[in-house]
Amino acid sequence: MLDRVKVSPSVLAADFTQLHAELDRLSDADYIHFDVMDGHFVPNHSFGPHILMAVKRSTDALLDVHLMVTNPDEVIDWYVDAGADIVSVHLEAADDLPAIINRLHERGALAGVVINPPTPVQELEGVIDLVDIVLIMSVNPGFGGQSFIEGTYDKVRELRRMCERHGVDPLIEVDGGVTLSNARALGEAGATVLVAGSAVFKAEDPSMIVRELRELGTIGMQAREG
Ligand SMILES: O=C(CO)[C@@H](O)[C@H](O)COP(=O)(O)O
Ligand SMILES: [Fe+2]
Repeated sequence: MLDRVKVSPSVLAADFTQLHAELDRLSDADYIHFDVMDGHFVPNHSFGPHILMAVKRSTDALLDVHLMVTNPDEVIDWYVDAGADIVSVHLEAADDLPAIINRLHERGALAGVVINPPTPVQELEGVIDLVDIVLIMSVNPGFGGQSFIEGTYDKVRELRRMCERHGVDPLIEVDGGVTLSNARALGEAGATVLVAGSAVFKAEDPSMIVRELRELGTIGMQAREG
């Protein structure tokens, strides 16, 4: 059981002309979220393992890699080699998710599964016992700065119930449109990791936003636990 919610700022929203300085301003982040987009699984490109290595040199936070690619089995090793601590792959993209999870565990990384907004939580039934983290997308993947989809709260609550039925307690991460206005409700629904790109990097004081997201999420988490 966690004593507080974790915050994972998405580096996609950072100013890449000063990546080191941007990450330096985030001394308080638990993880750094790294969005990999291949132009096939999502209609956008972002960055790959070389940039992840540069991020690793600029932070002590754990690296939380979100792979939005059609061929996760072929690329997971690149990201572990580059320093990923957590690698999450989309259920919609993986042909053999248990094999990918095994491979990540063999390599010493935490393994996550991601579902898009239209994908029902029930589709996680077959892998919920295997994963360390479940990431629920709260926007359609591919771009930062989108609005949060309200139906996410119900999906998080349903996922919590599934975890209870299975007697497992993976981290539950929510990604997309997360701000100070929904962090508490997400914690109360059962989220334990909040990804935030624009809300953190576009702020005057990113570290303060990280702390406030964590505090609000944790207040929600404590309310849920009673
Ligand atoms: O995976 C994605 C988008 O596909 C996210 O990680 C975004 O990068 C989050 O950015 P904001 O919605 O917080 O601006
Ligand atoms: Fe992401």
